[in-house]
Amino acid sequence: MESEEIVGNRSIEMKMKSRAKRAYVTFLAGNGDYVKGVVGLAKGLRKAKSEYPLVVAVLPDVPEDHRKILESQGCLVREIEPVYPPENHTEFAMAYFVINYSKLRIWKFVEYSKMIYLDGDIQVFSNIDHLFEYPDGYFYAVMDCFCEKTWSGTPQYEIGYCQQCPEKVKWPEEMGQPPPLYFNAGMFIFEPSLSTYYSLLETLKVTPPTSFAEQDFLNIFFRDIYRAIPPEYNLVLAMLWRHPENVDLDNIKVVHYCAVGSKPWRFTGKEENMQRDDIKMLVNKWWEIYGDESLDMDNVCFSDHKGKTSSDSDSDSAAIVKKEANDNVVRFVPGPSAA
Ligand SMILES: O=c1ccn([C@@H]2O[C@H](COP(=O)(O)OP(=O)(O)O[C@H]3O[C@H](CO)[C@H](O)[C@H](O)[C@H]3O)[C@@H](O)[C@H]2O)c(=O)[nH]1
Ligand SMILES: O[C@H]1[C@H](O)[C@@H](O)[C@H](O)[C@@H](O)[C@H]1O
Ligand SMILES: [Mn+2]
Repeated sequence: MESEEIVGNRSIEMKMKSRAKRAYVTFLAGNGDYVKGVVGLAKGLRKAKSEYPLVVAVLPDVPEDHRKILESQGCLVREIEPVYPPENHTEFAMAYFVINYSKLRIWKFVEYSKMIYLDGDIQVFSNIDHLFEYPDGYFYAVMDCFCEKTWSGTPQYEIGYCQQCPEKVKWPEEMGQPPPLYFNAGMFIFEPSLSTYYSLLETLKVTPPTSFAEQDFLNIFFRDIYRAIPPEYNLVLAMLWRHPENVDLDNIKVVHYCAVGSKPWRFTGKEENMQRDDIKMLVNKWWEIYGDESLDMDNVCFSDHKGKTSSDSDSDSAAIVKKEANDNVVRFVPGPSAA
């Protein structure tokens, strides 16, 4: 018979092992400005004292200096090959959505047993590590909203039906069953697995692309094991004006700057709804994190995990980010509107 102490130690050991196999993951493509979003996200996770590293799945077209910046912020950069959908003449809701099929590669990161995917235009304002404790075997994500113009052309948009308030405009009986719950694919909790990965790629080969690209695809693929989690884990900004009754702004943990004109690093305040006080407050909060030098990897003392310490050249790249952040944060300090 093993002593209680041995059994106890083993269970601690197992817990530690499964912790080591967890990570956040985001996706980066191109040489544009989304790298700023990812830097902001890395710093936000650090501010929230997340225990797990941030892996950045990068396409080959992400330039070396951007990769260096990410490494200097403690990110684990992993190159992935692009994934293309089968040929088709679909118009995506946004032309660039086609690159998001490459996100499917993250199912191949099997050195991790569980991961939380976050878009680069997401910011984490409080610790969400507890989401890793959700039971295995499901796909967790937040329900989307169908009310913005990006949804025009869909039956939901045309009749004014939204799953966020299914009683307001009811799904007409003559249209059959209402559509199954649909998640926003900017944030989700999943388990990397080679069999799932190959099945995703095989299924994609016979799935014609549709307007929301891999988001539509993932919704269909994981339909049976999808479980909705509360909106505070992925606040799709349009919820603020479309379904304010479903939002508790004081309790928001994760903000997704996906509404048109809301990317903080490009914010001008000119687009529709961008002059709202809540939007300006959330954009400012993003800049506070991005511009906070104390959150830079090389200014934070780590006791237990992740990333490498910066080399000289890393620090050069980091200095560029810092300088830019300082310039911008001045523009967005609370006070009169920046726009
Ligand atoms: O030039 C780009 C464009 C996008 N991205 C990455 O791709 C992600 C998705 O792009 P957006 O965040 O701009 O897209 P939305 O949030 O508007 O789109 C939503 O629908 C998309 C459909 O393809 C995806 O599912 C996405 O995750 C989901 O949040 C970005 O966060 C970023 O991580 C880049 O790296 N570079
Ligand atoms: O509902 C959201 C929203 O309309 C975003 O603007 C769009 O980019 C997302 O793909 C969608 O899920
Ligand atoms: Mn996004």
